[in-house]
Amino acid sequence: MVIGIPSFGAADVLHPARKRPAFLDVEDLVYEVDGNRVLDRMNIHSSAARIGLIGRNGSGKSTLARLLGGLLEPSSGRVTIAGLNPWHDRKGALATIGILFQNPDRQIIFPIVEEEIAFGLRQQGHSREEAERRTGEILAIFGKTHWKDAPISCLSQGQKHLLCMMSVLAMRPKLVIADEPFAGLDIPTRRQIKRYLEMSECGIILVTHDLQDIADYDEVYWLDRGKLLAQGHPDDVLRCYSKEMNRQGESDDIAILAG
Ligand SMILES: Nc1ncnc2c1ncn2[C@@H]1O[C@H](COP(=O)(O)OP(=O)(O)OP(=O)(O)O)[C@@H](O)[C@H]1O
Repeated sequence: MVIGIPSFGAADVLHPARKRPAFLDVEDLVYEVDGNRVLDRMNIHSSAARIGLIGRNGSGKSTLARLLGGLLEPSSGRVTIAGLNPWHDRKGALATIGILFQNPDRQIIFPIVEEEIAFGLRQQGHSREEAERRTGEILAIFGKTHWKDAPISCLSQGQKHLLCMMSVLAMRPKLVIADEPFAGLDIPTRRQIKRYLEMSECGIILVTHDLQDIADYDEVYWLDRGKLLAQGHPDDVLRCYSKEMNRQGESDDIAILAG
């Protein structure tokens, strides 16, 4: 196992347009389940707009994503996003952070497209009329006005992914946390949905196993067994990661997968 890969100083190579004040602040973050430490004293301070999270199965990516989204309470330590604590300030988190999961069926609650998109907006406190207006607006932006009254059960998996993304973007988040949102999609669909997501002005934290997805991101964080192993510019981190994953792939040890 590679230990102690250095930080690659991404702050120096960030595209100027993507620089902004410190946005993501994670301090000594620990998450434990039944006495097992899933995340171990993680520290992240970043102003990057596009961040990739990589690591082997079970390394803690989804757990970190859920902690950042305020869906889990840290065992200890602190998460601050755009100045707010997403676990304690649920209203602020709802206004600031959008979350996309791997499986749209876990995200979708309502049977009809319009209801599904309007739900998040109503949760944010918008009036019924404003929710309707914004729902129409986001459908128009994505050229899907004809989906308004469509039963969601008639949408394909890729179309459901798009619906989830529209629902999240309609809420105008400052940050979207996406946990493998393109898994299982064919190549053109995943490219289109990724492009749509990146067209928005918001920051993105993307958990992925596909390194191409984040090759042009500002920063990449590599998690290994609940710890941050490396961070920096994708060119550097992804090169080291690929090399190490290929090396580990040569071995027959599936101990990590076995948990
Ligand atoms: N609620 C829980 N109860 C028990 N163990 C958990 C729980 N949540 C996470 N874990 C454990 O924490 C570790 C990290 O899980 P996590 O889902 O964050 O990994 P991951 O990097 O997202 O994996 P993958 O790439 O396979 O999705 C795993 O060993 C998992 O079994």
